Amino acid sequence: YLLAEAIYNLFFHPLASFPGPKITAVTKLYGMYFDMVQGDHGDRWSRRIYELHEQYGPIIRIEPNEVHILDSSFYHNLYNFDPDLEKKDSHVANLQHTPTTAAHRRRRKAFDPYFSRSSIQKIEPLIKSTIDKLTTQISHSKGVVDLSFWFRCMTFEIICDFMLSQPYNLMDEPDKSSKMVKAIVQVFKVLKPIQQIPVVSYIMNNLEHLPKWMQKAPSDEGLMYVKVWEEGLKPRLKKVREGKAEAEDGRVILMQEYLKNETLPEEEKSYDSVKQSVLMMVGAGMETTGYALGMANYQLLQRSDLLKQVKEEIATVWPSNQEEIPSWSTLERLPLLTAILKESTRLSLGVAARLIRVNRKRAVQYKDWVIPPGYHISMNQAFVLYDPDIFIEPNKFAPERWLQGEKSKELEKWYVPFSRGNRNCIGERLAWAEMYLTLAAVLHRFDMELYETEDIDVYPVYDHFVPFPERENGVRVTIKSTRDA
Ligand code: HEM
Repeated sequence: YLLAEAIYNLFFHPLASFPGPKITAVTKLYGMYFDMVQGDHGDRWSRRIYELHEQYGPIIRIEPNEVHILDSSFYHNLYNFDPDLEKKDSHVANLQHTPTTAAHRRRRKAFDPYFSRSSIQKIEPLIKSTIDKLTTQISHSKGVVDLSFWFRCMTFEIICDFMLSQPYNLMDEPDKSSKMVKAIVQVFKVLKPIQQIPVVSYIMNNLEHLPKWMQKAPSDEGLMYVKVWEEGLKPRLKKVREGKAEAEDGRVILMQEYLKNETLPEEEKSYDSVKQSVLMMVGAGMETTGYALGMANYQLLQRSDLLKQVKEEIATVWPSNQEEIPSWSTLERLPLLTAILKESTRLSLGVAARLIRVNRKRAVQYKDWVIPPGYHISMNQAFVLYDPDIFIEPNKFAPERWLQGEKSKELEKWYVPFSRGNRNCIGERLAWAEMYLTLAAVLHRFDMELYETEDIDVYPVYDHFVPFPERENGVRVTIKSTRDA
């Protein structure tokens, strides 16, 4: 049977004529090998895809049923508002993995109002008070400070509080939190490859139902991750389900509102469905924004000219006698701060993995190639964000490229860390608010110096869906002076 399938895939399959190695035409296992085995934790598939393009051209067959395109000019043909461009089937039932446009629309409609600009402005007090806590903790820490760790704690805290209320107080116990953050990072590392094996993915999603010794089997981090759910998120969600959660300042509690939504069918509110959403949002909300903030600080601490300029720019809206962080809307009017955050989010990618689309109704044309309906088509936003024909010297941190008037406006088209179209990032505005407020607060309140941090601690190398750098020591700094709030 396997031989017959291989022969079919090679010679008679509708994608048989597409360029690429024979092995990827025959089996998914080649890609899975690079995803699972190669590299530190199996994470080199995206890089290998890039190498294959160098050999075979801009469109290649990377799996029996999938072609990948390396050509930035095609990006907007694939990531847009065309309802026929959908996601592939998935056994993970959360917003991000919803296959069809109709089902996704229904789910997204339930979340969208709470991620609008005005809704995020309403939770600004929560964001600011969490950042105040962050800077207080940083100023109290002795010796070397791992900013990457603290930023992740902060983003975790905000998304949990926003979704479920009941603060986690992660920053009060850094030793305990450090284990927890490591556990979540560990889950990122195994999640992408195991999601391809339905049975393993099923077990992972149901770890909480297994006996403790089995939960512990994969690693201590595995157990810790279960604890994050069992002891942290689950009891909070229980309270939300019972309608008993209360937010201090009367703001909305995202999951409570979601559960109250009468237009959603009951199965969308089931324990499992809501659990998937909560876990997904924690992962998406914590890592991406935390990583981008690490990138911004690393780059700035290497460019003293820019650092001085941006501090001066922040001072124009933040008088030295004012304690409170200026508002998000005030900070986003600062051109240099904005350019720095844009460049940091470009370099930190958001998502490192290829994003797969499928048109189940129509064929999709790329140049002379016609991809029949139902087959997977993917691109990788990393290859757009680091495309040397668009972003000259793509590895260089150059906020200046966003400050060139008309020329910069043209670049906007290729600014895609949050993806584009109907499946773009729902959390974009939350991320922007967090990034503006945090970067301004850290720069205003501290003078810092990098401590043994280099490019390999920061630049994206591994693809665990979200990117990870070569070395995971974090962006480490020493605090030279603190401005008393
Ligand atoms: C710098 C920060 C961030 C970047 C660069 C980023 C990037 C992205 C990208 C590229 C996608 C599309 C993924 C796909 O097509 O599978 C996405 C989706 C998503 N992001 Fe973000 N993200 C960021 C922050 C956040 C935050 C703070 C949240 C908090 C809730 C969040 C929640 C989500 C969700 C729920 C989706 C799925 C949306 C859907 O499918 O409708 N993200 N993000």
